[in-house]
Parts: sequence; C-alpha cells; structure tokens
Amino acid sequence: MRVLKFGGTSVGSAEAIARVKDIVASLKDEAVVIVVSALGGVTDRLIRMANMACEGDEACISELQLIINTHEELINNLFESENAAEVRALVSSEIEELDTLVKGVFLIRELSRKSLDRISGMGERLSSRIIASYLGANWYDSRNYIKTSFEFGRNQVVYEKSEQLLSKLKGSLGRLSLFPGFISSNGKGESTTLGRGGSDYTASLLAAAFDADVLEIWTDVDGFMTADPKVISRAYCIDHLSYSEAMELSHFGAKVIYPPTIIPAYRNKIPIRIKNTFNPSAKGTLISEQSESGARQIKGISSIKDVTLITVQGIGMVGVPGISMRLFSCLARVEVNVVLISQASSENSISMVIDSSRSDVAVRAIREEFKPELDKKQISRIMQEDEMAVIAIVGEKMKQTTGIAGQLFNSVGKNGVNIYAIAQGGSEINISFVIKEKDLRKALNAIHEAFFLSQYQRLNLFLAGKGTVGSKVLDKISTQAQKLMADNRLRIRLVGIAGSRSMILNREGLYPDTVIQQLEKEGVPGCINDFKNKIIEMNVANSVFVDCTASEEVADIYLQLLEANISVVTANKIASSSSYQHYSRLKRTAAEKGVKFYFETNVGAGLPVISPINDLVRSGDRIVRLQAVLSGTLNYIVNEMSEIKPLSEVILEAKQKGYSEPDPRIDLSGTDVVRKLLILARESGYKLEQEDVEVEPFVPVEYLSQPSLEDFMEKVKELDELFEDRRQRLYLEGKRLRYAASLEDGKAKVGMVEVDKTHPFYELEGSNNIILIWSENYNLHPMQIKGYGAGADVTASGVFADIIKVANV
Ligand SMILES: NC(=O)C1=CN([C@@H]2O[C@H](COP(=O)(O)OP(=O)(O)OC[C@H]3O[C@@H](n4cnc5c(N)ncnc54)[C@H](O)[C@@H]3O)[C@@H](O)[C@H]2O)C=CC1
Ligand SMILES: N[C@@H](CC=O)C(=O)O
Repeated sequence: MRVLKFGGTSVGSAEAIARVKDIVASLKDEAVVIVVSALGGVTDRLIRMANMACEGDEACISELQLIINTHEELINNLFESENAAEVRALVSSEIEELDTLVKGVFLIRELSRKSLDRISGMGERLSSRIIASYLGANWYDSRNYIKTSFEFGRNQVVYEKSEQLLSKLKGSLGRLSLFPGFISSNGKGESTTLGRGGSDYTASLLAAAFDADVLEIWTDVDGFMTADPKVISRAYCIDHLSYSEAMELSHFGAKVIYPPTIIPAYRNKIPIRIKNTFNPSAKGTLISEQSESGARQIKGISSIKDVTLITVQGIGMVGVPGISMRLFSCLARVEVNVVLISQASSENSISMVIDSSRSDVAVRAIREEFKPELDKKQISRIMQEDEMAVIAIVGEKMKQTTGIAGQLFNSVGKNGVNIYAIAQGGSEINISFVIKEKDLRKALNAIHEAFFLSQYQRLNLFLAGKGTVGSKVLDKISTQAQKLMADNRLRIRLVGIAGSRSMILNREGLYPDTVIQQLEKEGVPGCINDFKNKIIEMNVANSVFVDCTASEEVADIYLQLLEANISVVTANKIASSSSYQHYSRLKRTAAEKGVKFYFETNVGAGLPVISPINDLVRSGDRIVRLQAVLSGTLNYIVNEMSEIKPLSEVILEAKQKGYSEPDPRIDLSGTDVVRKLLILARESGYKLEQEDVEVEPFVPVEYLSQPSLEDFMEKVKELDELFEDRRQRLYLEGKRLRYAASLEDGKAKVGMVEVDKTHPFYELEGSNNIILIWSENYNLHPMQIKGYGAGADVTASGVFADIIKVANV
C-alpha cells in the first residue's frame, strides 16, 4: 500500500486535480490512501477571514462568499452538471457550518482557539469531499482517527490512540481511500488541527499506522534541492536523504516537508518519496533510513534570513551555573523560539539567533531577567544585530570526516564574508553559522560551488574599458569559453561592463559578442564610481574586476574593490606606478583579503616579464641590474621612420596599429616607459618613486605641452626633419636609435641610446620589446625576454592569462 499526500498547489485547480487523477490511475490495482490539503491559499484565507470577523470587519462576509465561490467553481469545472449538484449537496453542510461560525465570530467579536481550529480546518474538509468524489475514493473523516490533546500551547497528537483507531480501520480500507489532511479532534470530539505542515503529518501518521510501503509527498518541486533554487540557479535535486538529513534541511528553510511530520514515518521506517505533481516523471527525492553509499559528504545547504543575532556578554557569566537556564527560560516565557545557540568555551558570551520579528521582545525580556547583573556590570552588554542570516550545511557523511569545516569557511572567507557565530551539534550532521543577510546570496553561491560544483569553477568578470584592448578581451572570453570549460573546468562569465559614461550589470551573465552594442543601447548612465558601488552591492562570489582603460579614476577604485574581496586584473599601469605607498598597499590588501592583484601586461604587454621577476625574487635570487626597451610604440617609430615616412606619420601609424597609449604623448614623453621601469624595479625589490627616474623625453617637452592632441600632431611635424637627419647619420655609422630603460646601482633612467650591431638592442624589429635581467644567478649572461611589446591581441592574451591565473587552474 502507498500513502500519497497532495499539497495545496497540487490540488489548487481543476487541471491540477486532473493530474492527481492520472497519477492515482497509473498505480493500477495497488491500494492507495490519499491525503489532501486545502486548495492552494485557502487555509490562509480562512484564518484571515476569521480574524476579520473577530475585529468586526464586515468584509469578512464577502471574503466568506469568495471562499465558497472558489469551491463552487472547482465543482463546476470538475463535474458534469448532474454530478456537480450531488457534490454541492455533499459539501453543503460544511458550507453552512462555516457560514454559521464566521457570522458567530463576527457577532460576538471573539475568536476562540476552538472556533479558529474549526474554521481553519474547513479548507481540507471541503477539498477532500470534492476530490474524493472526483477520484471515486472512499472518504474518511480524519477527525475520527487522529486524536489530539492540548499541551504546551498546541495540539499534540495522541499517538497510541490514533494508531489504535487507524489500525482498526486498516482491514476495511478499499482500493482508494481519501482523508483530509491537517484536521483532527480532541478527547471531547471537538475539531482540532495539527498546525503548520499538518497535512504532511496526517499522511505520515496514516503511512505509519497502515504500515505503508512508501509515503509519497506530492508537491510543486522536484524534491529537495542542493540549495534554494531561487538563489542558486544551478541547484539540483538530491536523489537520496536520510531521515535526519531531511529533518535538518527542512528545519532551515527547505520547505519541502515540515520536520515533525517525518517522525511517524521515521519511527516505522517507512520510506518517504518527494514527487512533483507537475513533473511526475522526475525521480524526486527518496528519504529513508540510510543515505546511499558513495553519497557526497554534504547533501544540501539550507538557509534562513530575517533573523537577529543576540549576544549576551560579560565576565560575570563565567563559571556561574544557571545563566543559560535563566536566559532560555526567560525567552520561552515570552514565546521566543531560539534557532541557533553558540557559546564560547570561555563562557564569556552566549550568542543566539531568533526571528527578527521577536527581537525587541527578546532583548527586553533578557534585560529584565538580568537586571541585577547588568546593574553590577557583571553582564557588560546585550548586543542585538538585525538583518542577519543563518546557513546550514547538512550531511550524515560529515561525521568523522576531517576538512569539511575548513573547506566551508575557506569558501566563504575568501569571498570576504564575515562569520558572526558558528554552531555544530555533536551529531556532526549539520554545521550552521551566522552571517549578514546582505552576504547570503554570495555565501550560498560560494559554498554551493565548493561542495557541489567542484567539477568546475566560475569567475565572474566586471570589465571597464571596451576600446582597443577591452574589445579583444571580450573576443577571448567568447572564443575560449568552451576550451576552458573542457580543459580546465573553468567557466568565465561576464557579469558587468562599463564604458566611460554608462554601464550594464547582470548577475546571470552578459553575452561578450554583443555586449558593446547592448551597452550603447541599454547602458545605464553612470561613472566608474557608480560601477564600483554596484559591483560591491551585487556581492557575487569569485568576482574579478578587469581594467582595460588608461584612466586614473578607474585605477583609484582598486583599493575599495580589493577590500571588498574582489580580485583586480589590470592592463592600466597607473596604479602600479603611483606612489610606492599606494602600490604596496594594493598588494598588501590583496594578500590580506586572499584575492589577486595582477598586472602582468603593464610591462611588455603579453610577454611574461613580471612573473619571471617574481619567481627569481621568491626563489632567493637578487636582481642587480635591468636594461630594456619597453616601448612598443617608440621602437616601432624608430624602426619604421624612413626618408619617405616621417616621424609624424609613423606616430599616427603606431596609434592606428593599437601600439600607442590612447594619448600617444604618454609614449612620446617617456612617461609610459618610466611607469614600466618603475614597476619592474619595484617588483625587483627597489623602493622607487616616479621622481627617482631620470627621463630624457623622446620629443622635447615644449612639443608635448600643446593644448590638444591635434595641436600636438600638427606641431610635431616640425621634428620630422631633425629625426630623419639623425636616422641617416646613424645609418652611416652602422648604428640604430633605441629608447631604453635601465636600472643600475639602484639608479633608474630612461632615454635615447644609439646602439651598434654588437648590442642586443640592435636587432629589435617592429614594436618588439626586450628585457635583460642580471641577477646574482644570472650574472655573466642576463636572462633575456624578447617579443611583441604592444598590440591589442597580445595584450588581451596577457590580460586573459592573468584572469585565468586568478582561478588558479
Ligand atoms: N595597446 C597596447 O599594446 C597595450 C595597452 N595597455 C594598456 O591598456 C589600456 C587600454 O588601452 P587601449 O585599449 O589601447 O585604450 P582605448 O583608448 O582604446 O580604450 C580605453 C577604453 O577605456 C574607456 N574608459 C576611459 N575612461 C574610463 C572610465 N573612467 N571608466 C570606464 N571606461 C573608461 C574608454 O571609453 C575606452 O573604451 C591602457 O591602460 C594601456 O596602457 C597595456 C599593455 C599594452
Ligand atoms: N603604449 C605602450 C603599450 C603597452 O604598454 C607601448 O607602446 O609599449
């Protein structure tokens, strides 16, 4: 025999009830006991109406009529007219009783517990009558079999009596029997109800008493999910849970089943299967005594919000017996339910989590109870922190397994989520902890990823700048996505983009192929600071900010991003070449927060320069000298100038080819090379500032100080002849002009050098760069790094490599 329970949404409409009929029909000859809830939303409406009646609100009468209409409409939709009349007659006594009750409450303005029980249980009485007729099932009044007594402020099931009555009935049940859920009666035969989740409870009691093969809870979800699917889109259905795991998950937010309802089935070892009425072919979740072997250590994550953390603190609590008893007794007296308790072994403080709606009442009760201790300063403070959330991870296999807590707290910690209190029971089946509610989504994502999706990692990117380099980075995100997923189990997702005036953010992801057009059409106006605020507010796990601008304003937001546990990858050299103090603060913040600050493309574009230097330094080598050509633009200019292509023309060409800075004067002044040399020197261990670098600009300063780029481009033509003369002279001397950078004896210098064939800089084509590194180990022969030193493609590759490095795959 099976017991099937259908909840409110499963019987919420004629179509849904027709599905129920199909489900029952598919069981062919098997004996089936069905339990139904009230039609979706009806119980709440009944309770609301009862309260309205009690307050003398006349609208309760029209609400009563609406509730009656809901049921009449259902009868009309389910039955032909003749049968409909019969069913209407069948429920007429319930409707009359409801009418009398509501009008009675309205008249006397009093709603006793007894009346409320009768009114609120009417939904099941009505729905069960109608559905039993529709299914052709024998109808049984649960009130005759499920007995309660009123204890501890609520109706408690009298198990033995109920079991005895149900066992007697068992032998006479036909193939299809139907019981209303939720309703019961007391020793005097008065109607009572079983409280929240009551219909599940009815079904569980019947399944236990009838010794059913299985109890099926039919609802509107596929089963227990690994996490709340409204928050974690990648949450999936759990195949199998133990009774304890299901109870733990239900306790904290997974409202698939109400915890106490599991107890009768659990005691009689009746397996429970959660099924979806609207997707009956889905396997659902099986709940039984044993979790299947080989199952994950963590089965699910549940969470609740709208809770308050109360902490009672004071040295006067240490070693004093009875403090906890007084604390929890005073809360019980004002009917405050405690969700989580945590006490440090020093006994100096006790923290507890309660529903926020009761927090003021709770704090008042604690203050009153501990007034003497507060007056004597034995208790120093009672802290109330609202807008908190609790997360619980659940799994039987956590028992005796090391490293779970480490993995859990590492996943939230590296995303900057602070933990306020932790609780783990001795059963080791649940670890619960308290965080700020604003961090809930991020923490759930991080934990879900760590425990359930470890088959792949996800990075969420926010990109600033969609110009020469930025647009190529978008291409890479698009073209490399599949390969990274297949080879590295890494999913890179663009979740935000900003241009200089507008932005788009979407936590579900943006399409890199079309995002630039989307930004033009739908971009929300705002500056980079607005973008930063939105990124921090969005609070997504594993976030990386990618800077492909040349803007100081953008460089200025890194610190706040790093402080918010967001990694930064940047092609923009401004931050790393700002004051030494700021540069080192950025690096220190990243290290403290466990996030990354990568800027490999700042020197040599796509060439690996910074990481080999880091490797040398970390391995104990000491860099003593650097010589380099670090400007792709300037090297291109000196290589490409000729008698038919003057300086001014080649400058334009370098810009068009994507080698120069957005403003080429940054290259021509030597500033770009100064920045690069400074970064190399700092990464090599030298504490230098920009002012410490001796600079000979590529073009004289008076040319650079033109009011606009256009004016400059016009004026620079005056230098064409001078540069051509120098080129010709050098050609005759067998030499070439290079714009070089050097660090020797701690002194940094950039400027022009003339090199002959013997010099490693002589053969340096196009926009190539070369970096020679002398160290204690590389002394006679320097380490040499050479290759394209500018250009959109190579730079975008370098930026992309840094992004992948953040994921550490
Ligand atoms: N081109 C190259 O070979 C290399 C370039 N880089 C660096 O890459 C960065 C980008 O260079 P390009 O792509 O050539 O520049 P670009 O001028 O083509 O693109 C810069 C983008 O940044 C945007 N932008 C400017 N200010 C902004 C703000 N406040 N907020 C948001 N967006 C803003 C602009 O609208 C533009 O879309 C520069 O810092 C450059 O030094 C680094 C290595 C090599
Ligand atoms: N403008 C730079 C580009 C890379 O940083 C250069 O020309 O080298």
